[in-house]
Amino acid sequence: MANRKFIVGNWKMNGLHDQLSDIGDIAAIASEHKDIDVAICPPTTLIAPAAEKVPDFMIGAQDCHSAANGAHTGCLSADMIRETGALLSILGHSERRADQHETDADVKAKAEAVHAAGLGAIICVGETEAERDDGKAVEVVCGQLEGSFPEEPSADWLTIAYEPVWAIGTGRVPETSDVEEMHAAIRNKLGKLMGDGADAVRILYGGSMNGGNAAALLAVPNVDGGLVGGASLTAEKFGPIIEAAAAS
Ligand SMILES: O=C(CO)COP(=O)(O)O
Repeated sequence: MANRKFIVGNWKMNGLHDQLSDIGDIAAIASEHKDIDVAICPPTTLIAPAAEKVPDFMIGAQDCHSAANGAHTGCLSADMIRETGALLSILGHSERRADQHETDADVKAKAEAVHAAGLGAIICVGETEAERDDGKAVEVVCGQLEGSFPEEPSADWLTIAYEPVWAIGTGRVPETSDVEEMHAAIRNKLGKLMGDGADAVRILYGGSMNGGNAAALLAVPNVDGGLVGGASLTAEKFGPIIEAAAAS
């Protein structure tokens, strides 16, 4: 049985208070499609006001520290994130793996902290262009998945996002056959890592998804949704992706 589609907007470091109206507009479109799940992960500063503005809509964070508290200047714990009104957190995005030197072990610890706080987690994995050119894409991604994988996985709280690094923000999208191969490899790896229940874990595709290519990407076997950056910032751009997911 196909999983419910899940469309998540990652606003990255974009959005001031003025853009709350966009979240309101996006939530209104999402509310017309009860058969799919939609979330926006705005910058931390907008989580509480967004959760207050659209209480029935899913708001998430983009990162979370693995510790419950302590001397970690500038960081937020999972409990703090939950208290702001977020219901989930993106973890291990390639921009953080690169810029903040996050390791698979860091991502695993963060996933466990998020789960302990009662939040959902979206663990991101993806190969660089050089790794794909070397024919190592599947090996790299499955290795990241294994290293980042929490001890008590369950589809109730865990989602995986496959985001080829070279497709993020570039307008370049892999061939659907490559997306199919990778998502099948991730599904297979999930089966080895968690046995029963692996089929229910949603695997999102991310990287230059937009209103024009969403339907084709979402039709690929084992693509259970999308993690969308640039095209999630306005209802005008994100709406067609939500509609494509609802129609798929
Ligand atoms: O990194 C992404 C989502 O997490 C994808 O970003 P773009 O959709 O802007 O390529």
